[in-house]
Amino acid sequence: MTASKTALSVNLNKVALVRNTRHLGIPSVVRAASICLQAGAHGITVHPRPDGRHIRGDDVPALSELVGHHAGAEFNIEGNPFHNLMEHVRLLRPHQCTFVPDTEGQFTSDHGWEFPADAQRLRPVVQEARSLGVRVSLFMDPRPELMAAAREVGADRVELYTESYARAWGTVRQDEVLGSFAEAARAAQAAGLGVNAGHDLNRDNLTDFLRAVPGVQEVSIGHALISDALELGYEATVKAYLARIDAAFA
Ligand SMILES: CC(=O)[C@@H](O)[C@H](O)COP(=O)(O)O
Ligand SMILES: NCC(=O)COP(=O)(O)O
Repeated sequence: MTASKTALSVNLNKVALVRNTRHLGIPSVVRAASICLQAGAHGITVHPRPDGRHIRGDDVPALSELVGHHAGAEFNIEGNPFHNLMEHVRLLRPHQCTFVPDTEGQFTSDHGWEFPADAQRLRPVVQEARSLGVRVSLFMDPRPELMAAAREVGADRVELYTESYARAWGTVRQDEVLGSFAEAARAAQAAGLGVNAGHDLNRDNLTDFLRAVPGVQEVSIGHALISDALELGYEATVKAYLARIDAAFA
């Protein structure tokens, strides 16, 4: 049976970051989402951080509505469920929510959940999101020993935090680090979890990752993809990333 291809979810945080530097409403995150979906992206991801540095509260319903007009496309909202994420989940019931253990002012996401430390407080919010029909993904470091505990709190998927891979790509450590991600993915799948991945993935490192790590269902990519789009445009950039995914399955 051929492995199903990895879905591409475009993270629009950095479009909002530029937009917020003037009171003109451009670049539009909704227009960016529309062009990316029309170009073949499988979904849109946003991370409405409490400080509103990029994606803001009223962006989320507008994007949710737009994604709803694209059959088969998914909306993924990321955030800390103990901060402001759950208000968006309750109101909009996105296809997926990704729980990320960031502090309110954190520079960027840089670690996953800890088990057993986080299990007790995560369980009820995971159950609430799932009761609303929302798939729950937990942002996790690539640590195989934590995957069964992630499943035990009720998560549907984990998102492997790929910054350590991005840092190792192109160095002598690349294969060793890829091996650790493949082991973490297999441990997650053995526990009954789906596997997503994200953070610092780009046009150069994406194919190698997907070739080495089995069964990745979705990659969410923002910073590098939007940076590329500044040069190539949204449509050509999305198609370039889809081609990198195709190459991993060729
Ligand atoms: C969870 C993660 O790795 C990213 O999705 C996150 O959204 C990055 O946040 P910034 O775009 O604010 O760096
Ligand atoms: N979950 C990862 C994501 O949505 C985007 O991360 P990045 O590509 O901006 O590093």
